[in-house]
Amino acid sequence: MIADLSLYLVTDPALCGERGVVDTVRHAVDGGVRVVQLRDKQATDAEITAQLIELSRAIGGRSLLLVNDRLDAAIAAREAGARVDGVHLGQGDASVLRARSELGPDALIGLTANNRAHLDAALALPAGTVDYLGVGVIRPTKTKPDHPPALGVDGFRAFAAASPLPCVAIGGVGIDDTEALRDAGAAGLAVVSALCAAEDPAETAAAFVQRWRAAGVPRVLSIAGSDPSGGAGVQADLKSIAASGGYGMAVITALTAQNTQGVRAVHVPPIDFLREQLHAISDDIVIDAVKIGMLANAEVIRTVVEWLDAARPPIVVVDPVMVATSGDRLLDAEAEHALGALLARADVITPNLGELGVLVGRDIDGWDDALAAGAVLSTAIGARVLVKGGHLDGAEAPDALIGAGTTIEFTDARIETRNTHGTGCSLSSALATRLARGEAPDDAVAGSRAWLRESLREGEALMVGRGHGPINHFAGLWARGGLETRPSAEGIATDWWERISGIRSDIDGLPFIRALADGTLGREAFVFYLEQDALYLREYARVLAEASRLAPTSAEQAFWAHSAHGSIVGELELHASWLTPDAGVSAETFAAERAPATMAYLDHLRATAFTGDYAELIAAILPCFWLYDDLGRRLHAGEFGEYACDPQHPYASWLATYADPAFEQATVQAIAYVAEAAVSASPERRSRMHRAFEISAAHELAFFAAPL
Ligand SMILES: Cc1ncc(COP(=O)(O)OP(=O)(O)O)c(N)n1
Ligand SMILES: Cc1ncsc1CCOP(=O)(O)O
Ligand SMILES: [Mg+2]
Repeated sequence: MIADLSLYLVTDPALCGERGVVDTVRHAVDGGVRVVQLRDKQATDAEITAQLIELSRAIGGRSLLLVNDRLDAAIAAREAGARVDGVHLGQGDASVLRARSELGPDALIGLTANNRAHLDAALALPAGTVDYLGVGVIRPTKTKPDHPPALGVDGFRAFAAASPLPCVAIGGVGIDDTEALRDAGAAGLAVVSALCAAEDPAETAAAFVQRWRAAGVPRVLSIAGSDPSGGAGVQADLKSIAASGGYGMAVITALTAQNTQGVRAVHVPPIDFLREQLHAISDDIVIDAVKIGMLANAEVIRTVVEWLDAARPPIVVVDPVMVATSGDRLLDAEAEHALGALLARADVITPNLGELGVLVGRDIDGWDDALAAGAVLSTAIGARVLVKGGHLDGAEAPDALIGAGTTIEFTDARIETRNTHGTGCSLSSALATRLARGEAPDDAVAGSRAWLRESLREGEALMVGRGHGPINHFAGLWARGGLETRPSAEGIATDWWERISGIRSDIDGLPFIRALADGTLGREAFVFYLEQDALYLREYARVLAEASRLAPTSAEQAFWAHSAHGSIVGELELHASWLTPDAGVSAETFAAERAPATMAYLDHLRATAFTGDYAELIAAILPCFWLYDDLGRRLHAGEFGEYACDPQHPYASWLATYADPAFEQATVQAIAYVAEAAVSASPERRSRMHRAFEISAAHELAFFAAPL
């Protein structure tokens, strides 16, 4: 096992004061110290042996335990049953060769090195004799009065750059040195007074750990099954880890033959091979977090638990893959039982509602019941539980982080998509990575959820498979990194408007528009237009109502319903204000035939509504908003001659209705809904949307051309 040297406590009895060394160590390990070195120049070997035995009990395997210099005391403590992982030796201390010989190949042996000569001597030793170097002092320190000349951070950087062995920085190191020393190549920070003299060693250690994590790229190991379709399993984990700022690694517990439509076969390699994979990683790479997914059977689970106890990764997130999206149980009874030991070693578990039910032994009945069950489970396993409400019905998709005496709920509008394959794997891997980057649990959950949502929104555009497709793990990064694979909403709106510029200039040039603008439009032609507009608006209102029915969110549902109401009111207004006997219009207006242009336009809208495709329908609806708003505002602004703005204009009050600010706002909103739907649509669907939009624009031209 390679040692995690990130936060390394060297004890000093004087600095530990009344609290004493053992309690100081206990609290510091609680806070995240990964290596403890007992250092006491005055104590006898027997006293050191006794302290090692006591420290071994206090640490309980949660950290490595070394002793400074006293090799014989270490051997004696081991013989007494204490877990002593190794020694740290100075240039003038016991021989590292003897230490390696006495303590064996798995012991952790460190050597002090302050200069080039020390480094050369260390590198001249047989390979594997020394595991790391203690390099300092970074700055002068009273803790070791006979310290060598200070190296400073730059001196440390030069030393580390020349050393193939991991170097921990020591001597005057405080928490504000964390980022600089990690950047300088430190494998860890060795501190004495910063922790021994701390008022709260646990809190101080946790602060060191948070700063250390935030200053580096976390090395995150996924232990899960393989999904060749790339949407779930280790494939999804690696993408999620990378997308969340980590370096992903993967040990494969099982091979599945699956795609977006289901699992065809599962192959579990020999258990020794799983063990080999696990140790190949932990013998060479410091692991900052582990995410555990599919563990096919009890033997696999036990093997992973055994490795966890040996490797002791600082963060363990378990996605208890037990219940498939279909509801099928994925583990047999023996495996479900063995899972208990794994959960006891987790920091966070992320069950869906089906898995939560299995873990608490009952069906979950709604969200409140899920919160209650999550609290029971969190207490039982001593870990946080991220209860995922994605399988609930309804417009909201809640999650809750339960543990450490708190329940933090998160909720957003559900994203309607079939592409949900691998969301559980992806969320838990993103969470593990964010925790390993030093984010607080609630921030890590919030950030992971936000990332998952932008990935969900973009999944359909990947067009992967005919079943439940994957999310796009890199959607946000591609968009922000200029790898624009999809236009922005603004880009689509601009593009579509530009692509009907010919239609728009044709409308501007129509005799009807020209005559309307300069007031020469005959009454008969105007009344004909109004009659057709009234006939159109009545049917247009039905199409808008259909858009409201199909709308995916309540906000869009309300918008299109309000627009349908406005269309009916507009049509009634036309009757009340214009289509009256005074206006020379008979009451039999609706006996009037729909002009071919009106009929064709309405047939197009109704045919599009019949497809049931919300995005395509609102694209067909949009030109009526957009072209009227644009034309009306330009007419009203005098672009077709100042007379169009003159209150004396024969059609002044009609012209005014199409410069209405409320209609302009409605148009802006309609454009936004269509553009957003187009962004998240597949290329094929976006093409159908644009076609429906263009055909409606052409019908608008024909509609304006009909009267003259
Ligand atoms: C990690 C680490 N580095 C250096 C030391 C210094 O050890 P010490 O015995 O105090 O001084 P030397 O004898 O090594 O010069 C250490 N204890 N730990
Ligand atoms: C043991 C040791 N070796 C080099 S400096 C030192 C003491 C470091 O103490 P502090 O972290 O309080 O500066
Ligand atoms: Mg020494």
